[in-house]
Amino acid sequence: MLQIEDVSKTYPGARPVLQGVSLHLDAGETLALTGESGSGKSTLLHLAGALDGFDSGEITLAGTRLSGLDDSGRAALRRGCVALVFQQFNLIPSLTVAQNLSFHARLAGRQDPAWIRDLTDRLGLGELGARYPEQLSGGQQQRVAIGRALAARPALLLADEPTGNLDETASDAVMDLMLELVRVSGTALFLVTHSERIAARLDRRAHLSGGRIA
Ligand SMILES: Nc1ncnc2c1ncn2[C@@H]1O[C@H](COP(=O)(O)OP(=O)(O)OP(=O)(O)O)[C@@H](O)[C@H]1O
Repeated sequence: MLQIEDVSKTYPGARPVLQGVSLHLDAGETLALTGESGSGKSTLLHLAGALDGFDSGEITLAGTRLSGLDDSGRAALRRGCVALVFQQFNLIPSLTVAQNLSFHARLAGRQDPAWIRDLTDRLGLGELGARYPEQLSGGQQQRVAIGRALAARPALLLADEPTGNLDETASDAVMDLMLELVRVSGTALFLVTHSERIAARLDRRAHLSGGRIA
């Protein structure tokens, strides 16, 4: 469902970040991307999620070639099949947990109340629906962010250091839930991490070094 072929990317005025990167991800598969700080992991994740353009090569996401799309074409494709989870939880502070959870699914016009109830239960958020993000722990906030990301059943979940702000216990609990939920919803997961322990839990791993997959 995601094919990255010989992709290169240089930010204006800087040296090349990606130099001929190739990578693929099948439907429902989980892939960990590791690499030193500054090696281009977040850049590659953004390209995979149609968040930014690239200089050469091709990325095919859910059957659509990204090289031919402008900003609005990329935005439409993202709405259709991609969700993101970041290290900073990025919840909307003025919305309750329940409202945050259904926010993206509502925007995408793909609300499925039974699935959102199931997600809420599996994430252990049932009691917290009326709270606001500032009233939650970091682990609870990231569980809401994962639920919000998966509420519209995206084909691809992109996660950039999703447990980077959590201690080991909360990190393990969040990873357990994320891996269970992507399996249940048939979502492919492309996850950037510095943790060998987390990388080892995913189906496959790729390492970025010197602008290439090593
Ligand atoms: N918008 C941008 N404009 C210019 N340079 C950028 C931009 N975003 C990233 N870079 C540069 O591209 C390189 C790769 O950055 P990127 O964030 O992809 O690395 P990373 O492997 O995710 O790093 P980290 O593990 O520290 O988060 C870095 O040298 C960074 O400074």
